[in-house]
Parts: sequence; structure tokens; C-alpha cells
Amino acid sequence: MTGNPAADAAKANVPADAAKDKAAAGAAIGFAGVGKAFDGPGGTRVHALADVTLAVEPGAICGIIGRSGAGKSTLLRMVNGLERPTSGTVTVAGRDVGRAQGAALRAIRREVGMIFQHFNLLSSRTVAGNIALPLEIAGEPAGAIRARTADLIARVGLDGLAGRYPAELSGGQKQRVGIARALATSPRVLLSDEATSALDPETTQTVLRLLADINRDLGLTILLITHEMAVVRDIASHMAVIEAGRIVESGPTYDIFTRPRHPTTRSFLGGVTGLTLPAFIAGRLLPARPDGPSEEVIRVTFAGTHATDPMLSRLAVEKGIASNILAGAIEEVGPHPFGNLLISVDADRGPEARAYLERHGLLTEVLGHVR
Ligand SMILES: Nc1ncnc2c1ncn2[C@@H]1O[C@H](COP(=O)(O)OP(=O)(O)OP(=O)(O)O)[C@@H](O)[C@H]1O
Repeated sequence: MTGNPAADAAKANVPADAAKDKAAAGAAIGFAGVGKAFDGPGGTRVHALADVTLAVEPGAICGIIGRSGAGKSTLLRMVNGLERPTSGTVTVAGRDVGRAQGAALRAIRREVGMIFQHFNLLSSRTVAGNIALPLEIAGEPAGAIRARTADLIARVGLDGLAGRYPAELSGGQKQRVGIARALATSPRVLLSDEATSALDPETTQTVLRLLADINRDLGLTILLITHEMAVVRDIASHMAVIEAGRIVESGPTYDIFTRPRHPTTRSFLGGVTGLTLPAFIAGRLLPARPDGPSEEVIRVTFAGTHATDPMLSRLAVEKGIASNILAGAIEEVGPHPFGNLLISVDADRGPEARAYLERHGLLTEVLGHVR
């Protein structure tokens, strides 16, 4: 993430059909109209992906989030040619992975490292031996392998552990070995397949920080798949939400967190941003204003510099409108603070309250009414 919203906005997109090829050109990873169907039981076809178009610009960290079976792994595995598209084109630095064969495919694969949920280390090899493996396969000379391996061990913070075996390492240390191994051939792209899903929250943070450092220091483009919005929030400059094989929403992470459009995105966000209505209100929520006295239930999103402003106090003081806070959270997406509050106000004053808040740069949305 550049910290510059305009630059960030330019980094990932889902363009209209006519712009697909243009968008993929210059991208570190490009998907243009990609579909993937597998043979299912009894001659059926399973459509794992349909018309996926996404451009991941060099240096971006793009998080793909979706539920189990949404197509995340299939999407990721296309980038290193482990799966080939049934339709459309997948490119790495402009080169068509889906149609590459032999030496051309091997050359692309050297530019794409991958890390895994369960690390996939060889138990019979030491830390150094695991990291050296891709270099041995590439036929590098022994001296160069030793030097490169030592550099990588330092880079991922495993000094002093070169001779340990995977069984003697913690989960976080194993993932550091996985990251070092993925970096061995100096790839331009790193694929992360749920790399922190098997780790505790604290270790997850240290591994995410390492990935962010690598992204910044090496300019590596990272495409990660996850089912946890917190991972996307903490590390991804851009994100795409995938459901039933289709990308339903994508863009800069901050924009999507502050203005989620698709119900699936909202439901993923519920767990991390205080977007979910407490059950005692949700059960009473009416879509239309009822007769008699009622309250309007409003979601207020505070973004950027407004995230820490005491706007509800000002609403009370300046407009004399009291609000009840039903739920809320202030969070950070990358370096940017933002908050979500669910409030209710007297329905007669709702439009005025919303207009006031909007005038002061906040986003509002009426979720319903309660008596
Ligand atoms: N080799 C295969 N043969 C047949 N169907 C497959 C194959 N690989 C994936 N699928 C199907 O494609 C769909 C997408 O699977 P995929 O593994 O990409 O989802 P996912 O989002 O990664 O799920 P999870 O989070 O559970 O790993 C699923 O319906 C799955 O059953």
C-alpha cells in the first residue's frame, strides 16, 4: 500500500470487458475473463471459477477472501500453472501462464513462490536443507546455495536454527522456513495459501509483519487467499471478495472496508468492524417506519481523519439530537483509522441527523426501524 488513496485505487481493479486486456498489461498478475470447470461425478461439470477479471499491480498485496469452496485455491493455483484455465487468460508479468509449456512454464514458476497453510516442509531435511531445495533443483553451485541460504535464514529471523528439523520448530518458525524457501529463487510474486490459518493470533501477527516487510523491502507482489477478514485488514493493500467462483467486489482494502457493497463482503466484515447488529435489535428491526413513535437505526462509518472526531456529541450539542449507541468499533486498515457505529435516533429526527453527519464527512445508511 502506498498510503496514497489515489495511487492505491489505481493498483487493483475489475474493469469492464473492453478494458480487460489493457488492465492485465503491466500487471504483476492478471486474470482476464478466467473460467475453470472440473469434471464432477456422473459426467457433471463443476464450475469452480467464472469470468474472473482482476489485475494485481506490481508491489501490491492483494487479499482474496471467500468461503470454503468459493474458488480461492483454484484461482491461486492458476498463477503458478498448477491449474489451467478452461477459458480466459492468466498472466504473470504479462506472460501467459495457462498456455506456457516446458521451459517457458518453468521460467514463470521460478518467478512465483508459494507458501502453504501446513508449511509443506520436508521432515527429513533441516531448516537450511529445506530452504536450499529450490536452489538445488535449479542447479545452483553449492557455494552460492550456502550463501543464499544463510542470507534467507537471517532475512526471515531464523538465525541459529539452520540445523534444526521441522519437528523441532514452532508453527511460526515453520512458516518462516516456508517463506525463506519461497524466496530462494528471488521470485517477483509470492502466493500465500491460508499461510496463517494454522497459527495462533500472536504468531499470525509476526508472520504477517514479515510478509509486509518482504513486500516493502523486495517490492514483491503478494497474492494471498484467506477466509479471515482480519488478515486482509492487517496486510492487504487491495482485496477481492469471491463467491461461487465469481469476484463480487474488489478494490483498495480501505475503500471496501469503509464502503462495502456486496452482502457477502458485509457479512465477512461483520466479525471485524462492529457492523453486526446486536441480536436484541436485529430481532426487532422493521424494514419500513411503523406508525407511532419509533427509532431509526443507522450505520455511521467514520473514515480517515474523521474517525476520531466526537461527532455524536456534536450532533447532540449542535442539533439537540440524542443518539443511542447499539454497537461499534474503531479499527485500523493499514495506517488508516476508521470506525463503524450502529446508532438509533428518534425517527422524526433521523433525516436531519443523517444530513448533519454526512455534511461532516461521515457515511450513513439506514438499516431499519425499531418501535
Ligand atoms: N480437482 C478438482 N476436481 C473437481 N472439483 C474441484 C477440483 N478442485 C476444486 N474443485 C471444486 O471447485 C470448487 C472450488 O474449490 P476451491 O478449492 O478452489 O475452493 P476454496 O475457496 O479454495 O475452498 P477452501 O477454502 O475450502 O479450500 C469447489 O466446488 C471444489 O469442490
